[in-house]
Amino acid sequence: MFLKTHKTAGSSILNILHRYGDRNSLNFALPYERDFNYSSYFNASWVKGFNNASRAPYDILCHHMRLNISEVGKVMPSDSFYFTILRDPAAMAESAFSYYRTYCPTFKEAPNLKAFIYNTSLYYRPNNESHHYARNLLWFDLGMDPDEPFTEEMASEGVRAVEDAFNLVLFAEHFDESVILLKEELCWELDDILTFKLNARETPTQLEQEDIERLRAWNSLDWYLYVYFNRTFWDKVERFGRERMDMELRRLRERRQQLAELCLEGLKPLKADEIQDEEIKPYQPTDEKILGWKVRHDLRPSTKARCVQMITPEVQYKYLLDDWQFPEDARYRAKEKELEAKKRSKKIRGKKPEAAPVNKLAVSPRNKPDMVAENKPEVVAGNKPEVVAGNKPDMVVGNKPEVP
Ligand SMILES: Nc1ncnc2c1ncn2[C@@H]1O[C@H](COP(=O)(O)OS(=O)(=O)O)[C@@H](OP(=O)(O)O)[C@H]1O
Repeated sequence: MFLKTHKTAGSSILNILHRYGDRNSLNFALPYERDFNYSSYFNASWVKGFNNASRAPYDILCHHMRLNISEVGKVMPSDSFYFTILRDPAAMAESAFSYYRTYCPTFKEAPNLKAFIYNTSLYYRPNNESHHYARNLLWFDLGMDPDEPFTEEMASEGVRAVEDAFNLVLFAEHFDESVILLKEELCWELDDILTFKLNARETPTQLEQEDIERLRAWNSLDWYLYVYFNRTFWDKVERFGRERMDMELRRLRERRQQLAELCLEGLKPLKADEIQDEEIKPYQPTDEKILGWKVRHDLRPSTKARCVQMITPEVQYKYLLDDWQFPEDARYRAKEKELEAKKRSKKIRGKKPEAAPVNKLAVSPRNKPDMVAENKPEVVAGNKPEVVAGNKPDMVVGNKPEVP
Protein backbone atom coordinates (compact mmCIF):
# COMPACT_ATOMS: atom_id res chain seq x y z
CA MET A 1 0.00 0.00 0.00
CA PHE A 2 1.44 3.31 -1.09
CA LEU A 3 -0.03 6.51 0.34
CA LYS A 4 0.45 8.95 -2.52
CA THR A 5 0.86 12.29 -0.83
CA HIS A 6 0.56 15.45 -2.99
CA LYS A 7 3.43 17.19 -4.81
CA THR A 8 6.03 14.76 -3.45
CA ALA A 9 7.16 12.82 -6.57
CA GLY A 10 4.34 10.36 -6.00
CA SER A 11 3.57 10.20 -9.74
CA SER A 12 7.03 8.78 -10.40
CA ILE A 13 6.52 6.19 -7.65
CA LEU A 14 3.11 5.39 -9.10
CA ASN A 15 4.66 4.72 -12.48
CA ILE A 16 6.95 2.15 -10.81
CA LEU A 17 3.97 0.50 -9.12
CA HIS A 18 1.72 0.63 -12.19
CA ARG A 19 4.37 -1.08 -14.30
CA TYR A 20 5.28 -3.62 -11.66
CA GLY A 21 1.66 -4.59 -11.08
CA ASP A 22 0.92 -4.59 -14.79
CA ARG A 23 3.91 -6.81 -15.60
CA ASN A 24 3.03 -9.27 -12.86
CA SER A 25 -0.73 -9.22 -13.48
CA LEU A 26 -1.40 -7.96 -9.97
CA ASN A 27 -4.81 -6.85 -8.83
CA PHE A 28 -5.04 -3.10 -8.22
CA ALA A 29 -7.52 -1.64 -5.76
CA LEU A 30 -8.71 1.10 -8.11
CA PRO A 31 -10.86 4.15 -7.55
CA TYR A 32 -13.98 4.71 -9.69
CA GLU A 33 -12.62 8.06 -10.78
CA ARG A 34 -9.13 9.52 -10.71
CA ASP A 35 -8.72 9.19 -6.97
CA PHE A 36 -10.55 7.95 -3.90
CA ASN A 37 -12.90 10.93 -3.54
CA TYR A 38 -10.08 13.05 -2.22
CA SER A 39 -10.27 15.15 -0.03
CA SER A 40 -12.77 13.05 1.93
CA TYR A 41 -11.45 10.34 4.20
CA PHE A 42 -10.87 7.07 2.35
CA ASN A 43 -13.66 4.54 2.46
CA ALA A 44 -13.31 0.87 1.50
CA SER A 45 -16.52 0.90 -0.54
CA TRP A 46 -14.91 3.38 -2.96
CA VAL A 47 -12.63 0.66 -4.28
CA LYS A 48 -13.91 -0.87 -7.49
CA GLY A 49 -15.15 -4.40 -6.94
CA PHE A 50 -14.79 -4.22 -3.15
CA ASN A 51 -18.30 -5.54 -2.53
CA ASN A 52 -17.95 -8.37 -5.00
CA ALA A 53 -17.72 -11.51 -2.83
CA SER A 54 -15.87 -13.52 -5.48
CA ARG A 55 -13.17 -10.97 -6.24
CA ALA A 56 -9.47 -11.83 -5.95
CA PRO A 57 -7.56 -10.20 -3.08
CA TYR A 58 -6.09 -6.80 -3.87
CA ASP A 59 -2.32 -6.56 -4.31
CA ILE A 60 -1.72 -2.84 -4.74
CA LEU A 61 -3.52 0.25 -3.45
CA CYS A 62 -1.75 3.42 -4.51
CA HIS A 63 -3.95 6.26 -5.80
CA HIS A 64 -4.55 9.60 -4.11
CA MET A 65 -6.58 9.42 -0.94
CA ARG A 66 -6.86 10.97 2.47
CA LEU A 67 -5.70 8.17 4.72
CA ASN A 68 -8.16 6.34 6.90
CA ILE A 69 -6.06 3.47 8.10
CA SER A 70 -8.88 1.27 9.41
CA GLU A 71 -10.73 1.48 6.08
CA VAL A 72 -7.53 0.69 4.19
CA GLY A 73 -7.16 -2.35 6.44
CA LYS A 74 -10.51 -3.65 5.15
CA VAL A 75 -9.21 -3.53 1.58
CA MET A 76 -5.64 -4.75 1.79
CA PRO A 77 -4.35 -8.11 3.08
CA SER A 78 -3.03 -7.93 6.63
CA ASP A 79 0.59 -8.62 5.61
CA SER A 80 0.69 -5.68 3.16
CA PHE A 81 3.73 -3.43 3.03
CA TYR A 82 2.83 0.21 3.75
CA PHE A 83 4.93 3.10 2.50
CA THR A 84 4.57 6.76 1.72
CA ILE A 85 6.66 9.71 0.57
CA LEU A 86 7.47 13.12 2.08
CA ARG A 87 9.04 16.30 0.73
CA ASP A 88 10.34 19.47 2.32
CA PRO A 89 7.13 21.45 3.04
CA ALA A 90 8.70 24.63 1.63
CA ALA A 91 9.27 23.00 -1.76
CA MET A 92 5.85 21.36 -1.58
CA ALA A 93 4.20 24.71 -0.86
CA GLU A 94 5.94 26.34 -3.80
CA SER A 95 4.81 23.50 -6.06
CA ALA A 96 1.25 23.41 -4.64
CA PHE A 97 0.86 27.19 -4.93
CA SER A 98 1.22 27.17 -8.69
CA TYR A 99 -0.37 23.77 -9.33
CA TYR A 100 -3.54 24.35 -7.27
CA ARG A 101 -3.84 28.10 -7.71
CA THR A 102 -7.15 27.83 -9.56
CA TYR A 103 -8.76 25.35 -7.15
CA CYS A 104 -7.59 26.73 -3.84
CA PRO A 105 -9.10 30.12 -2.88
CA THR A 106 -6.30 30.78 -0.37
CA PHE A 107 -3.75 30.67 -3.18
CA LYS A 108 -6.04 32.41 -5.65
CA GLU A 109 -6.56 35.43 -3.46
CA ALA A 110 -2.86 35.99 -2.92
CA PRO A 111 -1.46 38.12 -5.77
CA ASN A 112 1.68 35.98 -5.91
CA LEU A 113 3.71 33.43 -3.97
CA LYS A 114 5.76 36.04 -2.09
CA ALA A 115 2.58 37.80 -0.95
CA PHE A 116 1.25 34.47 0.32
CA ILE A 117 4.49 33.63 2.12
CA TYR A 118 4.63 36.97 3.91
CA ASN A 119 0.90 37.14 4.75
CA THR A 120 -0.24 33.54 5.10
CA SER A 121 -2.84 34.26 7.79
CA LEU A 122 -4.36 37.04 5.71
CA TYR A 123 -5.25 34.65 2.88
CA TYR A 124 -5.73 31.35 4.68
CA ARG A 125 -9.27 30.38 5.74
CA PRO A 126 -9.42 26.97 7.46
CA ASN A 127 -13.01 26.50 6.33
CA ASN A 128 -12.49 27.42 2.72
CA GLU A 129 -12.80 24.74 0.08
CA SER A 130 -9.45 23.11 -0.75
CA HIS A 131 -7.73 24.99 2.10
CA HIS A 132 -5.79 21.82 2.86
CA TYR A 133 -3.48 22.45 -0.13
CA ALA A 134 -2.26 25.59 1.61
CA ARG A 135 -1.17 24.29 5.00
CA ASN A 136 0.29 21.05 6.35
CA LEU A 137 -0.74 19.11 3.28
CA LEU A 138 1.24 16.03 4.31
CA TRP A 139 -0.43 16.00 7.69
CA PHE A 140 -3.81 16.27 5.96
CA ASP A 141 -3.11 13.45 3.49
CA LEU A 142 -1.96 11.29 6.37
CA GLY A 143 -5.43 11.66 7.84
CA MET A 144 -4.68 14.20 10.58
CA ASP A 145 -5.96 17.72 11.27
CA PRO A 146 -3.73 20.29 9.55
CA ASP A 147 -5.17 23.19 11.55
CA GLU A 148 -4.38 21.92 14.99
CA PRO A 149 -2.18 24.45 16.75
CA PHE A 150 1.34 23.09 16.98
CA THR A 151 2.42 21.51 20.24
CA GLU A 152 5.40 19.20 20.62
CA GLU A 153 3.18 16.58 22.24
CA MET A 154 0.60 16.55 19.46
CA ALA A 155 3.23 16.57 16.73
CA SER A 156 5.08 13.63 18.24
CA GLU A 157 1.78 11.76 18.59
CA GLY A 158 1.29 12.26 14.84
CA VAL A 159 4.78 10.97 14.17
CA ARG A 160 4.05 7.87 16.24
CA ALA A 161 0.84 7.24 14.29
CA VAL A 162 2.73 7.47 11.00
CA GLU A 163 5.50 5.24 12.34
CA ASP A 164 2.94 2.65 13.42
CA ALA A 165 1.16 2.69 10.08
CA PHE A 166 4.09 2.68 7.63
CA ASN A 167 6.96 0.28 7.09
CA LEU A 168 8.94 2.80 5.08
CA VAL A 169 8.90 6.55 4.50
CA LEU A 170 10.52 7.81 1.30
CA PHE A 171 11.79 11.29 0.43
CA ALA A 172 11.35 13.17 -2.83
CA GLU A 173 14.70 14.91 -2.25
CA HIS A 174 16.40 11.53 -1.91
CA PHE A 175 14.39 9.79 -4.55
CA ASP A 176 17.13 7.41 -5.69
CA GLU A 177 18.14 6.35 -2.18
CA SER A 178 14.43 5.93 -1.40
CA VAL A 179 13.69 3.55 -4.25
CA ILE A 180 16.81 1.56 -3.44
CA LEU A 181 15.54 1.07 0.12
CA LEU A 182 12.17 0.15 -1.34
CA LYS A 183 13.76 -2.41 -3.63
CA GLU A 184 15.55 -3.90 -0.63
CA GLU A 185 12.37 -4.14 1.45
CA LEU A 186 10.32 -5.67 -1.37
CA CYS A 187 13.11 -7.95 -2.66
CA TRP A 188 12.79 -6.38 -6.11
CA GLU A 189 15.26 -6.11 -8.98
CA LEU A 190 17.01 -2.96 -10.18
CA ASP A 191 14.78 -2.63 -13.24
CA ASP A 192 11.69 -2.67 -11.05
CA ILE A 193 12.57 0.70 -9.52
CA LEU A 194 13.57 2.56 -12.65
CA THR A 195 11.56 5.56 -13.67
CA PHE A 196 11.97 8.94 -15.32
CA LYS A 197 10.96 12.09 -13.50
CA LEU A 198 7.23 12.57 -14.07
CA ASN A 199 4.89 15.47 -13.38
CA ALA A 200 7.61 18.14 -13.14
CA ARG A 201 6.61 21.77 -13.76
CA GLU A 202 8.08 23.84 -16.54
CA THR A 203 8.77 26.93 -14.43
CA PRO A 204 9.36 26.35 -10.73
CA THR A 205 10.12 29.46 -8.67
CA GLN A 206 13.43 29.65 -6.87
CA LEU A 207 12.80 30.18 -3.15
CA GLU A 208 15.05 32.38 -1.05
CA GLN A 209 16.26 31.15 2.35
CA GLU A 210 13.84 33.49 4.16
CA ASP A 211 10.91 32.10 2.08
CA ILE A 212 11.94 28.55 2.93
CA GLU A 213 12.08 29.26 6.62
CA ARG A 214 8.72 31.01 6.62
CA LEU A 215 7.08 28.19 4.70
CA ARG A 216 8.51 25.58 7.04
CA ALA A 217 7.21 27.55 10.02
CA TRP A 218 3.78 27.93 8.41
CA ASN A 219 3.70 24.18 7.79
CA SER A 220 5.15 23.36 11.18
CA LEU A 221 3.40 20.00 11.57
CA ASP A 222 4.70 18.83 8.20
CA TRP A 223 8.17 20.15 8.98
CA TYR A 224 8.18 18.23 12.25
CA LEU A 225 7.28 15.02 10.39
CA TYR A 226 9.89 15.74 7.76
CA VAL A 227 12.71 16.30 10.24
CA TYR A 228 11.84 13.21 12.24
CA PHE A 229 11.55 10.82 9.31
CA ASN A 230 14.55 12.33 7.57
CA ARG A 231 16.61 11.22 10.57
CA THR A 232 15.17 7.71 10.61
CA PHE A 233 15.63 7.53 6.82
CA TRP A 234 19.38 8.12 7.11
CA ASP A 235 19.56 5.63 9.98
CA LYS A 236 18.10 3.10 7.55
CA VAL A 237 20.67 4.06 4.93
CA GLU A 238 23.42 3.51 7.55
CA ARG A 239 22.05 0.06 8.31
CA PHE A 240 21.84 -0.67 4.59
CA GLY A 241 25.50 0.34 4.33
CA ARG A 242 26.83 3.60 2.90
CA GLU A 243 29.22 1.93 0.49
CA ARG A 244 26.57 -0.45 -0.66
CA MET A 245 24.20 2.46 -1.18
CA ASP A 246 26.81 4.32 -3.24
CA MET A 247 27.29 1.26 -5.42
CA GLU A 248 23.54 0.79 -5.86
CA LEU A 249 23.14 4.48 -6.72
CA ARG A 250 25.79 4.17 -9.42
CA ARG A 251 24.06 1.09 -10.89
CA LEU A 252 20.66 2.77 -10.79
CA ARG A 253 21.85 5.96 -12.48
CA GLU A 254 23.80 4.11 -15.16
CA ARG A 255 20.84 1.93 -15.98
CA ARG A 256 18.47 4.92 -16.06
CA GLN A 257 20.82 6.65 -18.47
CA GLN A 258 20.88 3.53 -20.69
CA LEU A 259 17.11 3.41 -20.69
CA ALA A 260 16.83 7.12 -21.40
CA GLU A 261 19.09 6.69 -24.43
CA LEU A 262 17.13 3.66 -25.55
CA CYS A 263 13.64 5.04 -25.01
CA LEU A 264 13.49 8.79 -25.10
CA GLU A 265 13.32 11.33 -27.84
CA GLY A 266 15.90 13.72 -26.44
CA LEU A 267 17.27 13.33 -22.97
CA LYS A 268 15.46 16.32 -21.51
CA PRO A 269 11.75 16.44 -20.65
CA LEU A 270 9.60 18.18 -23.26
CA LYS A 271 7.30 21.14 -22.87
CA ALA A 272 3.61 20.32 -22.83
CA ASP A 273 3.06 22.04 -26.21
CA GLU A 274 5.50 19.62 -27.83
CA ILE A 275 3.40 16.60 -26.86
CA GLN A 276 0.22 16.21 -28.87
CA ASP A 277 -0.52 12.56 -28.17
CA GLU A 278 -3.17 12.48 -25.44
CA GLU A 279 -2.06 9.01 -24.33
CA ILE A 280 1.22 10.34 -23.01
CA LYS A 281 0.53 14.02 -22.40
CA PRO A 282 0.59 14.78 -18.68
CA TYR A 283 -2.49 16.38 -17.15
CA GLN A 284 -2.14 20.15 -17.40
CA PRO A 285 -3.53 22.22 -14.51
CA THR A 286 -4.93 25.64 -15.45
CA ASP A 287 -2.09 27.89 -14.35
CA GLU A 288 0.93 25.70 -14.75
CA LYS A 289 2.62 23.72 -17.50
CA ILE A 290 3.76 20.19 -16.81
CA LEU A 291 6.67 18.64 -18.65
CA GLY A 292 6.46 15.25 -20.30
CA TRP A 293 8.38 12.80 -22.45
CA LYS A 294 8.17 11.29 -25.91
CA VAL A 295 9.43 7.88 -26.94
CA ARG A 296 11.73 7.39 -29.94
CA HIS A 297 9.75 6.44 -33.00
CA ASP A 298 12.34 4.01 -34.37
CA LEU A 299 11.98 1.25 -31.78
CA ARG A 300 10.62 -2.20 -32.43
CA PRO A 301 7.04 -2.55 -31.16
CA SER A 302 7.67 -4.52 -27.97
CA THR A 303 10.46 -2.19 -26.87
CA LYS A 304 8.40 0.83 -27.77
CA ALA A 305 5.44 -0.45 -25.76
CA ARG A 306 7.57 -0.85 -22.68
CA CYS A 307 9.24 2.53 -23.15
CA VAL A 308 5.79 4.11 -23.50
CA GLN A 309 4.80 2.53 -20.20
CA MET A 310 7.70 4.31 -18.51
CA ILE A 311 6.44 7.72 -19.60
CA THR A 312 2.71 7.11 -19.33
CA PRO A 313 1.28 9.58 -16.82
CA GLU A 314 -0.66 8.42 -13.82
CA VAL A 315 -4.14 9.22 -15.08
CA GLN A 316 -3.83 7.43 -18.43
CA TYR A 317 -2.13 4.40 -16.86
CA LYS A 318 -4.83 4.15 -14.23
CA TYR A 319 -7.51 3.93 -16.91
CA LEU A 320 -5.55 1.27 -18.77
CA LEU A 321 -5.34 -0.83 -15.63
CA ASP A 322 -9.03 -0.28 -15.13
CA ASP A 323 -9.70 -1.42 -18.71
CA TRP A 324 -7.80 -4.65 -18.09
CA GLN A 325 -9.39 -5.36 -14.73
CA PHE A 326 -12.89 -4.36 -15.79
CA PRO A 327 -13.29 -5.18 -19.49
CA GLU A 328 -17.03 -4.48 -19.30
CA ASP A 329 -16.38 -0.89 -18.26
CA ALA A 330 -13.68 -0.63 -20.92
CA ARG A 331 -16.18 -1.63 -23.61
CA TYR A 332 -18.65 0.92 -22.25
CA ARG A 333 -15.99 3.66 -22.25
CA ALA A 334 -14.94 2.74 -25.79
CA LYS A 335 -18.57 3.02 -26.94
CA GLU A 336 -18.91 6.39 -25.25
CA LYS A 337 -15.77 7.61 -27.00
CA GLU A 338 -17.08 6.34 -30.31
CA LEU A 339 -20.38 8.16 -29.81
CA GLU A 340 -18.59 11.37 -28.87
CA ALA A 341 -16.40 11.08 -31.94
CA LYS A 342 -19.49 10.58 -34.12
CA LYS A 343 -21.22 13.59 -32.58
CA ARG A 344 -18.12 15.71 -33.17
CA SER A 345 -17.80 14.53 -36.77
CA LYS A 346 -21.44 15.48 -37.43
CA LYS A 347 -20.76 18.97 -36.14
CA ILE A 348 -17.62 19.45 -38.17
CA ARG A 349 -19.12 19.00 -41.63
CA GLY A 350 -16.76 18.34 -44.44
CA LYS A 351 -14.10 17.14 -42.08
CA LYS A 352 -13.09 13.48 -41.91
CA PRO A 353 -14.75 11.81 -38.87
CA GLU A 354 -12.41 11.42 -35.96
CA ALA A 355 -11.71 7.83 -35.01
CA ALA A 356 -11.78 6.75 -31.38
CA PRO A 357 -8.23 7.22 -30.05
CA VAL A 358 -6.06 4.18 -30.52
CA ASN A 359 -4.88 2.77 -27.26
CA LYS A 360 -1.18 2.42 -27.86
CA LEU A 361 -0.63 0.56 -24.65
CA ALA A 362 -2.87 -2.20 -25.92
CA VAL A 363 0.47 -3.83 -26.71
CA SER A 364 1.04 -4.18 -23.01
CA PRO A 365 2.56 -7.50 -21.94
CA ARG A 366 -0.66 -8.07 -20.01
CA ASN A 367 -2.77 -8.58 -23.11
CA LYS A 368 -0.52 -9.44 -25.95
CA PRO A 369 2.01 -12.14 -26.67
CA ASP A 370 5.61 -11.18 -26.24
CA MET A 371 6.61 -9.58 -29.49
CA VAL A 372 10.28 -10.01 -28.71
CA ALA A 373 9.70 -13.72 -29.20
CA GLU A 374 8.50 -13.17 -32.75
CA ASN A 375 12.09 -12.78 -33.98
CA LYS A 376 11.14 -9.67 -35.84
CA PRO A 377 14.16 -7.88 -37.25
CA GLU A 378 15.03 -4.93 -35.12
CA VAL A 379 14.15 -1.60 -36.69
CA VAL A 380 16.16 0.58 -34.36
CA ALA A 381 17.79 3.31 -36.39
CA GLY A 382 21.53 3.72 -36.30
CA ASN A 383 23.66 1.04 -34.83
CA LYS A 384 22.70 1.58 -31.28
CA PRO A 385 22.51 -1.77 -29.51
CA GLU A 386 19.33 -2.30 -27.62
CA VAL A 387 19.81 -2.14 -23.88
CA VAL A 388 17.71 -4.82 -22.32
CA ALA A 389 18.07 -6.00 -18.76
CA GLY A 390 21.46 -7.61 -19.21
CA ASN A 391 21.44 -11.24 -18.23
CA LYS A 392 19.01 -10.83 -15.45
CA PRO A 393 16.71 -13.85 -15.32
CA ASP A 394 13.12 -12.95 -16.06
CA MET A 395 11.60 -12.71 -12.61
CA VAL A 396 8.08 -12.44 -13.93
CA VAL A 397 5.93 -15.50 -13.49
CA GLY A 398 4.84 -17.18 -16.70
CA ASN A 399 6.15 -16.17 -20.06
CA LYS A 400 6.10 -12.47 -19.53
CA PRO A 401 8.62 -10.36 -21.40
CA GLU A 402 11.51 -8.73 -19.66
CA VAL A 403 11.28 -5.01 -18.84
CA PRO A 404 13.33 -2.91 -21.25
N1 LIG B 1 12.16 11.35 -9.38
C1 LIG B 1 11.88 12.50 -8.81
N2 LIG B 1 12.75 13.08 -7.97
C2 LIG B 1 12.46 14.27 -7.40
N3 LIG B 1 11.32 14.97 -7.63
C3 LIG B 1 10.44 14.43 -8.46
C4 LIG B 1 10.66 13.17 -9.09
N4 LIG B 1 9.57 12.90 -9.84
C5 LIG B 1 8.74 13.94 -9.72
N5 LIG B 1 9.24 14.86 -8.89
C6 LIG B 1 8.65 16.15 -8.50
O1 LIG B 1 7.49 15.88 -7.73
C7 LIG B 1 6.51 16.88 -7.99
C8 LIG B 1 5.21 16.24 -8.43
O2 LIG B 1 4.77 15.48 -7.37
P1 LIG B 1 3.53 14.49 -7.52
O3 LIG B 1 3.71 13.68 -8.72
O4 LIG B 1 3.40 13.78 -6.22
O5 LIG B 1 2.32 15.52 -7.71
S1 LIG B 1 0.77 15.22 -7.70
O6 LIG B 1 0.30 15.44 -6.34
O7 LIG B 1 0.53 13.85 -8.16
O8 LIG B 1 0.20 16.20 -8.65
C9 LIG B 1 7.08 17.79 -9.04
O9 LIG B 1 7.68 18.88 -8.37
P2 LIG B 1 7.51 20.38 -8.88
O10 LIG B 1 8.14 20.39 -10.26
O11 LIG B 1 8.27 21.19 -7.89
O12 LIG B 1 6.05 20.65 -8.92
C10 LIG B 1 8.15 16.94 -9.69
O13 LIG B 1 9.18 17.70 -10.27
